Amino acid sequence: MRTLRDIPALRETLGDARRRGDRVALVPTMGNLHEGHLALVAAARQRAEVVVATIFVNPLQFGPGEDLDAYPRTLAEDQARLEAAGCDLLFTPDTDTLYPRGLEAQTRIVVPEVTEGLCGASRPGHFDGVSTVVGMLFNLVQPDLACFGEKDYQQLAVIRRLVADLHLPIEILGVPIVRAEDGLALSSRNGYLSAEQRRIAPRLYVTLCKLRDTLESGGDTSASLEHGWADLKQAGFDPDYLELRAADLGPVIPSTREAILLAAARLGPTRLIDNLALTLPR
Ligand SMILES: Nc1ncnc2c1ncn2[C@@H]1O[C@H](COP(=O)(O)OP(=O)(O)OP(=O)(O)O)[C@@H](O)[C@H]1O
Ligand SMILES: CC(C)(CO)[C@@H](O)C(=O)[O-]
Ligand code: BAL
Repeated sequence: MRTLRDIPALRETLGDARRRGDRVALVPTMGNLHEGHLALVAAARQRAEVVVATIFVNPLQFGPGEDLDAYPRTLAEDQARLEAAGCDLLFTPDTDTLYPRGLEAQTRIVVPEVTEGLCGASRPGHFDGVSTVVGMLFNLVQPDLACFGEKDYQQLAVIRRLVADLHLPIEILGVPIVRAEDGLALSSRNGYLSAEQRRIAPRLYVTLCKLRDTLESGGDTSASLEHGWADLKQAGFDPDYLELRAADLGPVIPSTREAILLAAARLGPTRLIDNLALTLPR
């Protein structure tokens, strides 16, 4: 696996692949890689001749007071994991390489509607930062396929919308959530949890599973969500949101069958997110 830090080298290397007619898959990450990220690489590996991963802790998507400085940076371990997973190319640029004029002067991509509510409400500007950097990576790599995790469900919806609205010829593949044995969705931020918080953390998934079972058997939505909220509080979480939406993140209407439960909750300073699909009864 080659590691590249600058844009001309990336363009030159990918130019060779494209001239060979190779299919190129992109896996964008912020590093500190775990089995969730490696599932994205495996999905890419199965579908393309050239797999490009990126590691970039994107300052444009962090709000004031968020964990930009604390975010774990583990490049040597990440390189070894990517290599073992069959990744061909790692692009890991500096901030100045992607944003040479600084963050304030950066042209941005703003995706409407699907960014409203959920994480878009609790992290203002976050999805503008995500869409801008992902749009930039799409332009630099020009992949045929890009893989994103369903753990960041709203992010995946935002990327699908961006690709549709800008008519980008890129297939977006959503990869199912990889969980620890106790159900906790793998996340780099799990590393912030104390031993006691790590013991509590799987209760987020347990709450979602309980809610799914209740709603699939016809339970009242608002009463069930209230119970779920209380369960999270009782477990020691500070819930941010707990919502039922249609699978496309639109509102649930009487004809909605395929739906999604989405939650974000803090355990101490750590913000965890999770989601679970369900089918509503007729
Ligand atoms: N448990 C998981 N299962 C599947 N995909 C995942 C999982 N965790 C992260 N991903 C996906 O990996 C990609 C890169 O995510 P990122 O580097 O932010 O990792 P993360 O573990 O989600 O970190 P964070 O704690 O910052 O949310 C995203 O598409 C994300 O949805
Ligand atoms: C897609 C992404 C790499 C953009 O910085 C990030 O939001 C992430 O890791 O999910
Ligand atoms: N995993 C999405 C990136 C973020 O939380 O900033």
